[in-house]
Parts: sequence; structure tokens; C-alpha cells
Amino acid sequence: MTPSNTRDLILSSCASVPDFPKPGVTFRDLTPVFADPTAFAAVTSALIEPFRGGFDRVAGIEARGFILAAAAAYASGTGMTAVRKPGKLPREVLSESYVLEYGTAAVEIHRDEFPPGTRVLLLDDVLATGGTLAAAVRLLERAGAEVVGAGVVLELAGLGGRAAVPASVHALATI
Ligand SMILES: O=P(O)(O)OC[C@H]1O[C@H](OP(=O)(O)OP(=O)(O)O)[C@H](O)[C@@H]1O
Ligand SMILES: Nc1ncnc2[nH]cnc12
Repeated sequence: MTPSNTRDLILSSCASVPDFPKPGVTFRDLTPVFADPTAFAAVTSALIEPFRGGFDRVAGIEARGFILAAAAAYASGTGMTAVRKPGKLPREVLSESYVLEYGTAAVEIHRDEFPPGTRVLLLDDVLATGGTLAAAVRLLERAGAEVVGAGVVLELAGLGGRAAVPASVHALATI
């Protein structure tokens, strides 16, 4: 499938939900993209394509990033790392905080997650302010990984998120 066909499929399948999770926010729900076999396969291939052969591991951000990272790791013959919300991992962790509209959040991985020199492709479903993806890049680099790029299915333009992320960002569609 061509990049523009993939983009059109994402935009036509994505559900826009007004006032979720709070008034004034239009939530972009990509679960219909994951549920459609053609769209899910196209999205998985397109996320891998710009970085093909250049990564050893795919990292996905909890929760919807897990779905994409698992599929991309399987399709590329690599492994997967789960970038988790706090308090979920059982062994010693590295933690990276970031600022939300109200308060802070954090992401975590195990301290010994990566052999030296591991090249990581980082995936998530949506890029909004970029705070989550930026924190995940910092976290992976602190753990010794080389972040070769970050892929997202949908970039919400106008929030400046791309500029906040200290990595090359590849978005399959922009809204
Ligand atoms: O660019 P940002 O402003 O940081 O927002 C993007 C993040 O927000 C959503 O996750 P959410 O926090 O809703 O978690 P979930 O995947 O567990 O639902 C999305 O999946 C990204 O991870
Ligand atoms: N509007 C939005 N839709 C989906 N995920 C998001 N994460 C942050 N903002 C979002």
C-alpha cells in the first residue's frame, strides 16, 4: 500500500470523540485502525519502513503503543520493550518524569533492559504535545540505547509536539 493510501485509511478509520477524557479535548481513537486487518498490516509495515534494517529492538509506550510495537517487532524479526507507566515493573527501574497540563506523569523501564549499543525504534499511537514521546526518548538513552527514530500513527498538528521530541519523528498521518 502507498503512503498516501495508508494515510487515507488511517484518517477514515480513526474515530474522533468530542469532550473525552475532559471537556474541550477531541480524543483521536485509533482502535478501529487496529481492528481492521488491512489497516493494521499497512500501519505496521509503514512504521517499520523508514528504519528497516536499522534497529534491533522496538519500544512501545503503554498502553496503545504496546499494540504497535509488538506487531512491528514480530514483523521485523526483532524484540519488544515495554515502556511502562510507574509502579508496574518488578525489578530495578529507570524513571523519567514529564509535565502534563495538570501535574506530572512518568515512564519506566528496567535498568538492565538494553545490551550496550542497542538500536531502538520507539513507537506510539498518537503524538500530541510530545511530552510522552520526549520522556521515553530520554529514558531509553539513559538506559544506553540508541534511539534511531520515533514512529507514530497520528500526529496532532498545531500542538508543537514534534519539536519537543529529541529524535527523528515519522508520522503516518497528520490531523
Ligand atoms: O504527546 P502527548 O501529549 O504526551 O500525548 C500522547 C500520549 O497520550 C496518549 O496516551 P495516554 O496517556 O492517553 O495513555 P494510554 O495509551 O494508556 O491510554 C497517547 O497514546 C500517547 O502516549
Ligand atoms: N487528543 C488526543 N487523542 C488521543 N490521544 C491523545 N493523547 C493526548 N491527546 C490526545
